[in-house]
Amino acid sequence: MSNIHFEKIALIGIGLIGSSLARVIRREGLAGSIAIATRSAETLKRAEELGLGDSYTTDNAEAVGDSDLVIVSVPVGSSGLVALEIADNLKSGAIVTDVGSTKASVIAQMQPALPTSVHFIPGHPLAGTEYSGPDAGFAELFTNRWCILTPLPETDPEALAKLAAFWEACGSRVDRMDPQHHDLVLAIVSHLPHLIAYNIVGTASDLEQVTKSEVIKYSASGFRDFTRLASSDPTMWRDVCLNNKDAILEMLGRFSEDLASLQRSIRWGDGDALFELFTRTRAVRRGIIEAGQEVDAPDFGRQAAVSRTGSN
Ligand SMILES: NC(=O)C1=CN([C@@H]2O[C@H](COP(=O)(O)OP(=O)(O)OC[C@H]3O[C@@H](n4cnc5c(N)ncnc54)[C@H](O)[C@@H]3O)[C@@H](O)[C@H]2O)C=CC1
Ligand SMILES: O=C(O)C(=O)Cc1ccc(O)cc1
Repeated sequence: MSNIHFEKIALIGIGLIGSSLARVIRREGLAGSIAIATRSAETLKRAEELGLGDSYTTDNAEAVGDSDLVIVSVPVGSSGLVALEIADNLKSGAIVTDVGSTKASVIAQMQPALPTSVHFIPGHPLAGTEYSGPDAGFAELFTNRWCILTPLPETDPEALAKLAAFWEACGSRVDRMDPQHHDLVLAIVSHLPHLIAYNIVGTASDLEQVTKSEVIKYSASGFRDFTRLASSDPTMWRDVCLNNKDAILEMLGRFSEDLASLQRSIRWGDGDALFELFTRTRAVRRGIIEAGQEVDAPDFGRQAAVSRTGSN
């Protein structure tokens, strides 16, 4: 029985997220054909070698011609440029979506550029790793992971239902959220943890003698978990910071106040305050486990995955 959700799907950007989509679309038979577009010829060549699609181009506008679903999977700072490039070639009635980690700024960049004849429905799969590029993707990435859709007031309910069904067919659980609320929630659960990781690893790397010896030798401890997050793609995270500035600054402000309070508890030997905090935070993780959410990133045998950095 056919499981086709869209006759032609265009994937703009074929890194971790775009290539994972290509793989799951192919595995589940969700499209009649997959058109792939990406900026660099080198990445495009790799996508072709991996057999991720049915057609390949470095011209974003060419890929979206005749497509029923267009998924933009590029760093959030580039989404406005992509929208401008594809606008004139979009099929009337097509659904255009994205996967960006921030939503209000993506909407502000893309919506004015897109024609009203298409359904623009922003989205964000809460699924990823510290790796990037077309080799890093895998079909199981979205399995049991949330995908948040942030429809606009004028979004057609039928198009929204179609996109939600597509993400469910990719293995995701779908939720809807207001874009501003999305940005605030993600600032605390995703953006701040990455910034804390970048900061602590940066602090350690400033202690030069330590970096060269003990940090690497003893990194089996808590530090190692931070280095995973802190090895995430620099372009992507630069763009997240610049495009969710207000919410991130709000959460960083709260974090700094709480850190100062923790510092004070240590300075004054306030064991009760430390014990109370550590008990409360332990309950948060237990709550996550009880709610049936995965607490550790699934590995899917990707230990050997190659991290592609630089221009892809
Ligand atoms: N990496 C992660 O864990 C997650 C990332 N996201 C979001 O997904 C989006 C893509 O991230 P990744 O796939 O991880 O990045 P990536 O670096 O692996 O891939 C990005 C792709 O976009 C292409 N690209 C860049 N500018 C372009 C342009 N102007 N036109 C066409 N292609 C262009 C690059 O060549 C590359 O193929 C980002 O917006 C990110 O915020 C969302 C969920 C998780
Ligand atoms: O690798 C991890 O732990 C992540 O948190 C991946 C991730 C990065 C960015 C997103 O917008 C969503 C998920």
